[in-house]
Amino acid sequence: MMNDHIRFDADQDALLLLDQRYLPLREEWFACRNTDDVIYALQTMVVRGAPAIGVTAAFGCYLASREVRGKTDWRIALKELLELIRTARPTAVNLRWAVERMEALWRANEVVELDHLASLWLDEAKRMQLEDEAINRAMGRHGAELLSDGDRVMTHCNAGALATAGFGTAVGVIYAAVEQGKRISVVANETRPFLQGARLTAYELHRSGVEVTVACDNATGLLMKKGLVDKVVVGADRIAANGDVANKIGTYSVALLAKAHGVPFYVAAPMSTFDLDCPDGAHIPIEERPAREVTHPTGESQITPLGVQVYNFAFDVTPAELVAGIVTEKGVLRPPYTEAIQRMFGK
Ligand SMILES: CSC[C@H]1O[C@H](OP(=O)(O)O)[C@H](O)[C@@H]1O
Repeated sequence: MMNDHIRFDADQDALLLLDQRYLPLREEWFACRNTDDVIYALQTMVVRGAPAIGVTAAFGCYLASREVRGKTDWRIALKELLELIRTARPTAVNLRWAVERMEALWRANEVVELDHLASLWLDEAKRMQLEDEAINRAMGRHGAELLSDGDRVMTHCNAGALATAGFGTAVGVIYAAVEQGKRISVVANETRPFLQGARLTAYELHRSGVEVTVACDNATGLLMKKGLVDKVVVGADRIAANGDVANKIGTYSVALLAKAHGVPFYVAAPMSTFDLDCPDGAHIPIEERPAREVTHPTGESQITPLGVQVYNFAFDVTPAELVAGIVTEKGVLRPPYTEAIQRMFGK
């Protein structure tokens, strides 16, 4: 499975991103050479997926440190650039977590010169990238125990290798189950309007030899009623202290239908996706994205009459009571989640 879609190129001193806007039709690379490039890549979803945008933000902090070279007030300028990176997208907490991790390293080495700080940050970003794949593999092993041989597993959006530094979270659970010899087939919801499922999940599963069937988002109820879905595993962008889960728009509907049909609904997410400062899902900021993503799904022709309003909420919140278990690198959390999350963080 993929783990080379985020590459730091030392010769170019640039971060190279496999441009997920054009997959699966063509593989193009987008080069980030400064903070503007990183923010553009995050906001236009050249790179997307909570852990992937966290790793990208970490390399973005390094690029920001290169950008302020020669400035007498480089510390002020650098803090301003980091704030722009931190706020590039509002929902996935991994973005904030990654920037705060780099800021903590800076505070611990506040006497160093800018070039030394840049070197520390580059090493930390590379470390974060390697850590993320290892965390996902650990999460996959825990989550694979929840899947049985022959399961048909639905997933929503893309929580695979492309949404992380490698291996994936929800799709990583599927990869791990397949590695254990379990025959798993996947129902990948297309996930309008950006089509992460139809374009990205199907792309990476098909390349990995895992059986995958793409389904329209509005088919979930019928598929479950027909008994074509045994389990659901999705990713997350932010998990509140009480276990409420923000994830791609449509996840809440899948969870409600899973409840109605007795299908276990699981979430897979690393500890970096939990926000203990956020008491519940009502406090999670929900990103609203450009209407053009809805009106021009292929980027070409308009499918909606000019002047018609569009809703394009990019995420929704699934209440904790609809979640059968939260798979993390430390194991599977079970309700009551407030206490389980506190224990996992040693609080
Ligand atoms: C492994 S996190 C993946 C998570 O991120 C996606 O959102 P986006 O594609 O907008 O970055 C989606 O919510 C996935 O579940």
